[in-house]
Amino acid sequence: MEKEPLISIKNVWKSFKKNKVLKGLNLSVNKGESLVILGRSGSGKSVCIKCIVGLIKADKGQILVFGSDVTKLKTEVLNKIRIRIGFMFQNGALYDSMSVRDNLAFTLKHHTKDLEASQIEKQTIEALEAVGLSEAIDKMPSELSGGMRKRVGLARTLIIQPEIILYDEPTSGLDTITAREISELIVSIQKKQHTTSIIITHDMACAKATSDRIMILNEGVIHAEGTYSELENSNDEWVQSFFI
Ligand SMILES: Nc1ncnc2c1ncn2[C@@H]1O[C@H](COP(=O)(O)OP(=O)(O)OP(=O)(O)O)[C@@H](O)[C@H]1O
Repeated sequence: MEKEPLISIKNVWKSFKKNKVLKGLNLSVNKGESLVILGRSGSGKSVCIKCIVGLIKADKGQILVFGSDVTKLKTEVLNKIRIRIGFMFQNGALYDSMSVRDNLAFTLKHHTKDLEASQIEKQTIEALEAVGLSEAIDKMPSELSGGMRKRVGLARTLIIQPEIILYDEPTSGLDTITAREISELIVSIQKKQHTTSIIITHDMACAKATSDRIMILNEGVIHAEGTYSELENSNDEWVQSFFI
């Protein structure tokens, strides 16, 4: 793994009115690395990754992505960075009125202009194959189980061949076995495509399977950092409470 930060958050602050969420957050993710962020509900994990893609604007601080400070970029330049980043939302964020095929094709057409229909079809099939869901191509989102929705959401993230993938609770709401399958899929994508990832999760099995490194967010800053086994063996009782 190369030790080159692809994402670097420096002294970032974010409040919503009186609610101070990020209070001088620092974190970095190296190229090819998979970072898991843990933290209690409401601790600001989603806000943190939304700041990385500029969906939420930080009040203060620097957020370097591919070497550019996204807090300072104009929309056109920010969009050039965004198209290199995949964002897997909690619910898959599928368009309910479109079939799986159309959901994927729409994302691809929006991302890469002037693609031929045959190329779109090929990439759609490949993305669904990558998540083991080729048979669902003509289904509507309402016909999919929670696990299938997550897989289609992942296929839609992968179809743009992102260099960075941000996963917001990829296994939430799934049974243990399906959750494990999604975690295994994340690891296999990581290995095959050498993506750089941030994974937000409350699922410790997912954290264990997918992380090179874990950071635990508390009170707007990183409270602890290490590998899964380092943190599992931490003397800090609060850190240990995540591993029980
Ligand atoms: N757009 C917004 N407007 C106002 N407040 C917001 C907004 N987004 C997030 N917040 C607030 O910021 C805080 C952190 O929210 P965030 O979604 O980042 O938590 P989280 O750590 O991801 O929680 P969970 O694990 O429950 O998903 C919460 O108090 C939330 O209400």
